[in-house]
Amino acid sequence: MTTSSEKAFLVIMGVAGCGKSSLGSRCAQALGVPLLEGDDFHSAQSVKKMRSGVPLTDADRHSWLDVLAKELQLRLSTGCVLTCSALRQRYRDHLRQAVPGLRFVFLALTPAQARERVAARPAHLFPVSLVASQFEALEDPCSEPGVLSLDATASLESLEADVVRWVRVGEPDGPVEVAP
Ligand SMILES: Nc1ncnc2c1ncn2[C@@H]1O[C@H](COP(=O)(O)OP(=O)(O)OP(=O)(O)O)[C@@H](O)[C@H]1O
Ligand SMILES: O=C(O)[C@H](O)[C@@H](O)[C@H](O)[C@H](O)CO
Repeated sequence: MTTSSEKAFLVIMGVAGCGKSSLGSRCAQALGVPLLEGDDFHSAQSVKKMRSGVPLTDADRHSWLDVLAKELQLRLSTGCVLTCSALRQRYRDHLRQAVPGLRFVFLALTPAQARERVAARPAHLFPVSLVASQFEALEDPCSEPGVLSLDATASLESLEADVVRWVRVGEPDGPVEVAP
């Protein structure tokens, strides 16, 4: 349970287009903690790769996660909501090392739904051709502790309410599934 003296520390995770930024900004505001946009911390080289349709490698993501881990540690006294794809378990563990007990909200959607959303924002750095590679990298976090799995196609209002309730009211042991 998160008490008023204990600040919320959350990562909103999932593949490109799942709604991390949209939900992250709402949750940060609702929980009264700063928002960290993970995409703002990719190296110029990684951004160039994604723009040209080349998926990031573990090595690309390792240096990015190092930066994000440091940014999380700078916010230990305030808490924060971080948006970060965090596709593999080892990436999530990297962030957990920075903030023990860090929680993850997983926005789940199908490849077709992700493609549709990414295709609808052509000016964005992430091309639709890379969506399949996101699902190839994705390791389902649901068996890990401190994970809330939500249907990314639910309304932002209901997703925000689910997250705030989870943070404020607490969680049973293990992952929590909330129906849309
Ligand atoms: N719950 C939702 N219902 C309907 N549309 C949504 C929802 N969440 C996000 N969207 C829309 O889906 C698109 C992708 O959302 P958003 O940019 O928040 O995703 P993201 O995971 O941060 O993407 P990326 O990591 O690629 O930047 C946007 O057009 C957004 O308006
Ligand atoms: O791990 C990754 O491959 C990246 O973080 C991507 O998920 C993008 O940054 C993001 O989705 C951009 O739209």
